[in-house]
Amino acid sequence: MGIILEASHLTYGYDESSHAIEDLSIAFEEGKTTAILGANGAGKSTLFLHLNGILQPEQGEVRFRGQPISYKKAGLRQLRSKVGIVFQNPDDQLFSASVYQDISFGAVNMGLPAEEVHRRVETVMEQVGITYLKDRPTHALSFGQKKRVAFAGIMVMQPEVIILDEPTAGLDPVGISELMHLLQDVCRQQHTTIILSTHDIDVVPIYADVIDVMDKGHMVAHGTPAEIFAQPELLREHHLRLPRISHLLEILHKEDHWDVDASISTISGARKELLRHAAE
Ligand SMILES: Nc1ncnc2c1ncn2[C@@H]1O[C@H](COP(=O)(O)OP(=O)(O)OP(=O)(O)O)[C@@H](O)[C@H]1O
Repeated sequence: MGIILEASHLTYGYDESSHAIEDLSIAFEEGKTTAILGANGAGKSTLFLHLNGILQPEQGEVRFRGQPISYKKAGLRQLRSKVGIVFQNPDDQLFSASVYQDISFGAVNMGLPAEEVHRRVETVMEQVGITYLKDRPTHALSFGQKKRVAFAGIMVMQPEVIILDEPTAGLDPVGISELMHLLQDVCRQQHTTIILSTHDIDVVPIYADVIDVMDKGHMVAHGTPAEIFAQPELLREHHLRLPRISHLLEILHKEDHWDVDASISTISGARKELLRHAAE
C-alpha cells in the first residue's frame, strides 16, 4: 500500500505575527488509520483544513496520490469528493432542512444521477443507524445524532480518505464506542483511509495503526501505538498522557516487573485483546 495523501513543508499563519503550522511534513498510508495527537493549539485542525483544500498554505504543498492539489473550483470539488472532512462541531456542517437532504447534499454536488444519490443515502443511513431520523430537521437532533448525520453526509460521497476532527468530543462513553465501531466497520468495508485527531487518548491504541504527534505547529513524533506509548517522557514533554493501559505497564516496568520488550509486546497483545472485545 502506498501513500495516498501527503503534506510537504507546510507553513501557515492566521495572522502575520505567528505560524499555526510551520514547515510541517506528513504522509498518510492508504487504508491505515492515523491518529494525530497534540495539545490544544498544536495545529491539528489547521493541518486538516489544508488536507482538504479549505486552507491554502503560505509555503509547501499537499499532494493527493502524488499530484499537487489544485485550488481551482473544479480541482477542489474533485479533491473534496475524495478527501472528506467531518468537523469537530456538527453544527458547522449541517445546513439543510432535513436529515435526508443534508446527507444527500454532497452526493448531489458531485453531479450523481438522482437514483444513485437516493441509493447511496438510503445505504449510508442504514449503515450509520439513522434511517429513523431521515425526515427530522437537523436542528432538532441530539449532539450524538448530529455527529452521525455529519459522518453520513461525508460517507455518502464514498471518499477515499476521511478526516475526523475530534470525532469523540462531546459524546458519552457508549456514544464514543458506537461511533468508533461504526467508523471502523463502514471504512473497513470501503477500504477508506482514516485520519483523526482526538484528546481521548484511551481510544487511540484500540483504533489507530499509526500515531503522529504535533506540538506548536510542528510534527514531533511518528510511530505505531506500541512505539509511541513506549515513550512516556516524549508524551509528557508534549503535554500528552499515556493511555490508562500503557500507564499501568509503565508502573509495572518501573517496579521491575516487566522489561521494555515485554511491555511493548504486552501493549500489542492488549490492543488485540481490546479489539477482540470491541468486535464482540
Ligand atoms: N480562525 C483562527 N484565527 C486565528 N487563529 C487561529 C484560528 N484557528 C486557529 N488559530 C490558532 O492557530 C493555532 C493552531 O490552532 P488549531 O485549531 O489548528 O489547533 P488544534 O491542535 O486543532 O487545537 P485544539 O486541540 O484546541 O482543537 C492556535 O494558536 C490557534 O489559536
